[in-house]
Amino acid sequence: MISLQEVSVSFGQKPCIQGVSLELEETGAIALIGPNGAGKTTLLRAIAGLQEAEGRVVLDGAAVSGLSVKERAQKLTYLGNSEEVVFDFSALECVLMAVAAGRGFFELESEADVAKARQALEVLGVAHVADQALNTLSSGERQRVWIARTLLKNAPVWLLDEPTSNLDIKYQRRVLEFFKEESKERLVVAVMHDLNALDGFFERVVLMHEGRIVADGPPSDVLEPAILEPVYGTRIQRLQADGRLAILW
Ligand SMILES: Nc1ncnc2c1ncn2[C@@H]1O[C@H](COP(=O)(O)OP(=O)(O)OP(=O)(O)O)[C@@H](O)[C@H]1O
Repeated sequence: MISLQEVSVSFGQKPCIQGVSLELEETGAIALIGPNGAGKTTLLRAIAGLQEAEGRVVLDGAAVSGLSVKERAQKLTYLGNSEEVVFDFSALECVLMAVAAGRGFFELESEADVAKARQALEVLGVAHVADQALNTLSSGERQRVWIARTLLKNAPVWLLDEPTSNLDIKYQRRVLEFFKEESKERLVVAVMHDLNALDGFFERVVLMHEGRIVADGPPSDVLEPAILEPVYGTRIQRLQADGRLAILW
């Protein structure tokens, strides 16, 4: 579904992504991990066609760089980690924009669209703030509204940059379980920092370090102190609890 062939990105003289090759299937939940500055966001943006890169990023047989904005939007959804709110639309209006994205410019949304948008907010536990302006929500509420919006775009590929970073543990679990369920029918690639939120939710973990992929496999293979310690530069202990791997640092 997605094929990265020798992808490199530099900013000025500084190499950021260095010859990354990666094959991603049509479905599945993939976590992209690594320390600050490893190149995770840049790689995700390159996959989304938002970052110019050397090498090839191929999506569904076509080079991402050659797709129009509309074609890209049909194939993938990108959720950035610092979505800025510079307007005062309500949460519902914001989600509705995703539903209405396929319509003509002057077409109004239908009652079915509104029902769909409200349902998405309900699923993410933010129905109670539907009419509240986005820039007045807490960061966790706002993040759940963005996820609701992602959900409604219904694209076959979801690229999510730290989607659970502002969520409390109840919603981290709910959102990760939701992604896992969705990943049966689409490809979900998420940049993650919490190493305890991987096993049980993601079937594959890709570890980046200094612009390269240094480990790639199931959580039980990658979440190894011998692999993680040199990359993160800190001591790590691996525990098994309640059928899941936990990483203590
Ligand atoms: N537009 C840019 N101009 C210059 N340097 C950049 C730019 N974007 C990213 N970088 C640099 O590239 C490197 C990788 O950044 P990136 O945001 O991809 O890392 P990351 O793995 O997502 O980090 P984090 O975990 O901190 O979010 C960093 O050293 C960063 O400073």
